[in-house]
Amino acid sequence: MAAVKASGLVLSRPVTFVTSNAKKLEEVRTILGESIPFQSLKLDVPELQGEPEDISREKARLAAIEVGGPVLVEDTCLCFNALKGLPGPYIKWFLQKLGHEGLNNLLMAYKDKSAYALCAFSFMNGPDAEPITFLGKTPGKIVPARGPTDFGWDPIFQPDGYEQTYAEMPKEEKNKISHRYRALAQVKSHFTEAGYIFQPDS
Ligand SMILES: O=P(O)(O)OP(=O)(O)OP(=O)(O)OC[C@H]1O[C@@H](n2cnc3c(O)ncnc32)[C@H](O)[C@@H]1O
Ligand SMILES: [Mg+2]
Repeated sequence: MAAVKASGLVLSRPVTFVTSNAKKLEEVRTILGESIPFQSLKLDVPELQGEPEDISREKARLAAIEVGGPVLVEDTCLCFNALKGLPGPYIKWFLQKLGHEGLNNLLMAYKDKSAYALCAFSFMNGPDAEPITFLGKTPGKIVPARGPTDFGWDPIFQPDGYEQTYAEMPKEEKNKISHRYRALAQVKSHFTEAGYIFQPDS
């Protein structure tokens, strides 16, 4: 057991997914299922500016200090190719200020409406560990809003190969192809391959 402990592969507590977003949590819970010991904490962790991977890693560091145990966080970006990847990690604020129509209007001057959704998950096995990051990307295009408006920019993102926007798709369908699903598939593989042992502190 000492060897296992030395490699840091013991999970002393369930992995706490830290997010302020109930819709993210719903998807993460569904996609992960029973694959890893899991709990959640509703907290809006401050986000630095920068590249998605760095934002996610710093978010994990802050969350791990807050939780004092293993944490999982994610940062989501919506990147417009004509705008060289913007709004990217700033999509939350663009969406809040401009709405779906305003986001479409940003691309009015460009023929290229292609975009991609990106999720950067970071896992840290406690505050002293190094964050490990997993990226998931789904290509698509920006369209005038269609479908239910209960989750962010889902109504204006139509993934490649589909006639429906994320919002119009049944949830099970989105969860099979989404940026979040693709990143979480890697999180799951990491847990399987690294062989974490869940050994709660007594
Ligand atoms: O506490 P955190 O986890 O940071 O939650 P958040 O809502 O602040 O999330 P982000 O900082 O990652 O900002 C991403 C924005 O994109 C939205 N969003 C995230 N995932 C989405 C998805 O799969 N479909 C549509 N909108 C999404 C989300 O509502 C935010 O407005
Ligand atoms: Mg956020």
